[in-house]
Amino acid sequence: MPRQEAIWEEGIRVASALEAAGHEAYLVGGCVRDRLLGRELHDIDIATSALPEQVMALFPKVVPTGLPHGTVTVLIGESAFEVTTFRHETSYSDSRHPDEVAFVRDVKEDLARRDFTVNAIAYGTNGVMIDPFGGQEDLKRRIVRCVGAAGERFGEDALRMLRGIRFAAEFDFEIDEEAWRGILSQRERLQRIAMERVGSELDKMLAGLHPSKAIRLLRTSGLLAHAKESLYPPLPAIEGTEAGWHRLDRVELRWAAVLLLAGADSAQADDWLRKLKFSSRRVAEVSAIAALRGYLDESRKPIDRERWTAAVLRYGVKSAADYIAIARAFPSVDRSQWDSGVGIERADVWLREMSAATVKELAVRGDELVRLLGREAGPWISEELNRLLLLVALNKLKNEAQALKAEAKRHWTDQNV
Ligand SMILES: Nc1ccn([C@@H]2O[C@H](COP(=O)(O)OP(=O)(O)OP(=O)(O)O)[C@@H](O)[C@H]2O)c(=O)n1
Repeated sequence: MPRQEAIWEEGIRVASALEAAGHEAYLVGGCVRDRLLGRELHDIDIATSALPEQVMALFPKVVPTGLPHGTVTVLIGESAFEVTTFRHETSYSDSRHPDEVAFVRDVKEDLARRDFTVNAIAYGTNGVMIDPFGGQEDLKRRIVRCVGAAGERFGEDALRMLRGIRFAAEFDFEIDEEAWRGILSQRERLQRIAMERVGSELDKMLAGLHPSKAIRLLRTSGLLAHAKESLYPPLPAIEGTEAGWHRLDRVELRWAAVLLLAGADSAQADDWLRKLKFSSRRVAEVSAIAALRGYLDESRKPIDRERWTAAVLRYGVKSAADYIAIARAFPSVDRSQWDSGVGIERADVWLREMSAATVKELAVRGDELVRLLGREAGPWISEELNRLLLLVALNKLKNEAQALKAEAKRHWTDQNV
């Protein structure tokens, strides 16, 4: 049985065990939606009339992941199932952990608290669906519609506005008129949402199937202008197809593409990503790519092999290879004034021909230069190693101890005549 099917079946077994103990239980939320859409399932959520302590008594391996919110994680083999007591919440600071929760008796009441109709379908162990808000119909019509009044749903949790845009982009659905009006009228409420949560939604949008659509909806809604911390420059206008995004497989490259298309320099890229609370590794990776572009932009002379190689040595082979990948996907990102006949493809060949990219790879060490030249140690060592590295990287000098030493000696002698 394929793994997806196996997880689903296992979820049904968990629900059946709850039923056998006299409770009601359904598979709910994203897993039902994704299964109906034929998409890959992530995690299986189960809603039940059983109280958390009853769930805990029933399964041998359980983790009380969110008892005040009625959630217990049931572990079976490698899989984890989130089992949550039917509930109704009135106030949120986090979708997984609403601030105020009341347990309810009826699955329909539980479904009524959910954000969108396509997320408010319950799947019973007998295969019958409980779908009081027309979620299946909306899946067919390809519409993102709120459960009940959009204003109320977004009022409860403003992050839902971003979720709505994410689902519309990811599934290539339309946002229904009332939900769209709700976004326009409630968008100031995004200010209340922690930037981590905004960042995580944006990240999913970019990593998904249709980043262009997500960016277009974000721009037309004006939503991001209302985030707690202001993000500058604003998102770029991106027309045309999704093809460029699909050439960029890692989400870091997609972030770099967005920011370069928006015209961000490295300080602005750094600022955006920090505000969204991304890891410092990611911030550094993206801003190095922006810094490399800045370095090429600033070049007063047309960019030739030497200038390009100097840029690669300064910002690293990885940033250079990433820059090339982004410029191939989105040619307007590369604003460099290349020497005649040169462009990003030639730069890629040069990059691959480089025989060393860091001083560590050189066949000579600083202390050897000190002994060879009889000079006192100082900042000249790293300057000299970098000069030798550039010559090696340009294939003007062999990366062999003898050749490197001879060149260092010649240079030192030339300087002293
Ligand atoms: N702000 C939120 C977050 C979640 N939900 C409900 O809780 C379910 C599970 O939420 P979550 O796991 O965050 O999202 P999924 O819908 O499963 O989608 P994805 O996994 O793609 O984020 C959703 O389907 C929805 O019914 C909600 O009503 N409001």
